[in-house]
Amino acid sequence: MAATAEKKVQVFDTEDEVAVSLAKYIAHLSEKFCKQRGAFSVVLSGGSLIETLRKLVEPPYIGSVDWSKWHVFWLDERVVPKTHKDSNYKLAYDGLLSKVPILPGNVYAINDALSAEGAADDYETRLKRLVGNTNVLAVSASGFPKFDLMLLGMGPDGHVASLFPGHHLLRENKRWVTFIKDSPKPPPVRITFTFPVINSSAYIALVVTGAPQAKAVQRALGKGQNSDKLPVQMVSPEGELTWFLDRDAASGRDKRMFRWVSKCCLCV
Ligand SMILES: O=C(O)[C@H](O)[C@@H](O)[C@H](O)[C@H](O)COP(=O)(O)O
Repeated sequence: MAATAEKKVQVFDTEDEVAVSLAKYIAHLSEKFCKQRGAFSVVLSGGSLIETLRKLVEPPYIGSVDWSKWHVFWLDERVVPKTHKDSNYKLAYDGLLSKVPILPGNVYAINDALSAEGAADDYETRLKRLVGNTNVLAVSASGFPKFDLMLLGMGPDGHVASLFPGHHLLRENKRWVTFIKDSPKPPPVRITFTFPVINSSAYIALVVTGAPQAKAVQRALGKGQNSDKLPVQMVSPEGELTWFLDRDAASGRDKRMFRWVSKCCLCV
């Protein structure tokens, strides 16, 4: 039986406070894994997450984090050139990678010259080469890659990565990386990690800010029973899951949920 994930929920008054706490959390894990294994594998999402990482490129972290040991991957990527405005690589480069001394060879962007199918196959092949024969990527008991930290955003519909409600990709349980050509969130063509890979992660931070996400947060953290799970409700890592919420995202209509969540954050 899969280990039950330890779930922590932290609610902050503002997005800025989320950013401060998230930077501290990431710097702590970076130090932990760099000491333990001499490497730190971090997986990025797109969207507003990258902006919320801004405190990492400020003192003290800009000088204290051992960036040379970081290996950076993407949970999902749009199948566009890396210079395109829709590229998650470009978003991360502009907001983070261009500001810190991560080694270029340790940044694993997709091959943007390939089709969706080809880019997914290529990314999966490259990951398989990294598992086991280097200290970059551990492997979980189920044989899937075990990343140290995944940084997830969540859409208003409860999607994570490019895994959307009701999509057949939610049931993909063999492939590490797959592709979608009908993403309801533009652009339509993307590659994405699958849930077996997401849930093999040692640590997951679910970073959700803003009122548009409140309904999906309420459904994910509330006590109601829903037959069809949102993708975000399928995030249940073998390791530790921590929600980083601002008050707007945690302001679901159900005040009991909010009280429950705020009580939860006291237990953190
Ligand atoms: O490529 C993408 O679009 C992202 O990986 C996606 O999964 C994102 O994390 C959510 O859509 C939340 O985006 P926002 O934080 O901008 O709402």
